[in-house]
Amino acid sequence: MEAISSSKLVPAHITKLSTPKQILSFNPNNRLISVKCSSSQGSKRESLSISSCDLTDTRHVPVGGQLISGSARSRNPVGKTFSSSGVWTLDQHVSESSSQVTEDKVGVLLLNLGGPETLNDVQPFLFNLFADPDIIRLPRLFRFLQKPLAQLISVLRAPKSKEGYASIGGGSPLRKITDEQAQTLKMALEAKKLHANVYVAMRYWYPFTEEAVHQIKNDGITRLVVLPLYPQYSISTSGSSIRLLQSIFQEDSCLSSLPVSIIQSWYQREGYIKSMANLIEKELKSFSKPEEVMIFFSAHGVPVTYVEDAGDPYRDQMEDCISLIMKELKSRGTDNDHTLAYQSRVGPVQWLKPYTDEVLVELGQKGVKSLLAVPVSFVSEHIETLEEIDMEYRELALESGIENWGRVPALGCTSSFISDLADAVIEALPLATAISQENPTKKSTSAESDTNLVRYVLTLFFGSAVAFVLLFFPKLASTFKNYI
Ligand SMILES: C=CC1=C(C)c2cc3[nH]c(cc4nc(cc5[nH]c(cc1n2)c(C)c5CCC(=O)O)C(CCC(=O)O)=C4C)c(C)c3C=C
Ligand SMILES: [Fe+2]
Repeated sequence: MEAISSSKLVPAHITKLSTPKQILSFNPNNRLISVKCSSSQGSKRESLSISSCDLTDTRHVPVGGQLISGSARSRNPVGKTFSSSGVWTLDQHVSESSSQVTEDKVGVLLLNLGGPETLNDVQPFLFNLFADPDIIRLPRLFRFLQKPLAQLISVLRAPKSKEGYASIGGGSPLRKITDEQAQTLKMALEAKKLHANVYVAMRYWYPFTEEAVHQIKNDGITRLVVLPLYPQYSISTSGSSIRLLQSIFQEDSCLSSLPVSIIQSWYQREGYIKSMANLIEKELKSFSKPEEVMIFFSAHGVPVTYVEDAGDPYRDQMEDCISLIMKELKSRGTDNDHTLAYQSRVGPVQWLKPYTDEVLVELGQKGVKSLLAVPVSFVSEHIETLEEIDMEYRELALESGIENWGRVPALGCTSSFISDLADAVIEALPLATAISQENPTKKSTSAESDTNLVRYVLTLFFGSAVAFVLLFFPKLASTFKNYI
């Protein structure tokens, strides 16, 4: 698991206290007021700010133990809980540590993409998606075009997207499935003796992130674990949601001191890998000659520039993830051929290769007869599994000479998987630190507000003008044709 303190939002490192002894203290109302830690190694001392929203002051207390960087490949690096009274004891990595927590009100925030619930929601949903600077990454100079472009592209793409959503029942199943995952995770945590409220925050549709955060505040949550429902980290998915969350928290003096632990990615967790291997093994058995089936991992793509220019770890994590799943399968005696390709590209730029549609055709031409598609970047059924893989790619594969087609279902509420997510939450809990820690909220001055207002008016004016031009000059608009 890659868990980092909330103030460090870079994707590629794990930051954790290596061998701390933590003693959490409480005020007479049983609210957490301080954390004392000492290291058995007696090494470097750090200062950690922990406070509760119920308290008026924020205390800085010494924290023992080294801050270390872990490898993204290390599996289950932190600890486990096993006591009903909320006493955590960490595993062999931190075997000398113990922490006591009483009456801490724990929240778990699940981050997800969100999807239109009806066909009327499709265009505004697409607007929200394309208005995200982590989805359409414009150079800083052209940022003022973000919203007009989002308006244009969403209007142009909506008819095609609507067709897709209509073919899977008229809307996205994402909200329903994510709510079920939240409920199942809550029960799994209860079973492991951790009482927690579980919230859902969608990035582009209801329930929006702002709503979930509002609820967290109303409920008086005093310790929060943030868990994106994407196994691998990408700037465009977990990154975007985490950045939004960070900006909401920094704007709010109470939230900015709430101890938060963010699990950035978790594709390498043993529970997830084993759950994926179970699903693949089960589905292979439905073929008449399982050993001849090509295991075809199809991951959601991202533009190449994300990886090559912006440092998105997504491709590396995806490749690592596939090799861990294949290693697990091999250890069980399943040694099929496998391949990885990227699906769902949108827009005129180059995306990660190879492309799923092209590879399917090539495999058919090479004489592959049996293929098992494995969606691997997302843990619920959604439009890209139900429509793109089950309909479009299946048809393409059969046309290309593949005779036997199968598809592994998304993990959904599979119990071994949800149980592993619960372990991830429990392990991340002691790492919670305030979001404000290294990044205090910057209040804008009135001069800045004036500048912002001028910038806003200019943006609105030029943005609308550009959108108008693009809308009424179809040749120019054809630059954006590939978004349709
Ligand atoms: C245009 C850029 C996009 C990037 C980059 C991108 C990355 C990305 N997305 C997912 C997961 C999902 N995306 C979904 C829908 C969706 N995504 C884009 C665009 C980008 N995604 C669009 C335009 C849409 C809308 C559907 C369509 O018109 O094609 C969904 C589906 C939600 C649902 O309603 O079922 C998911 C899930 C990942 C994992 C990812 C990068 C790793
Ligand atoms: Fe997407």
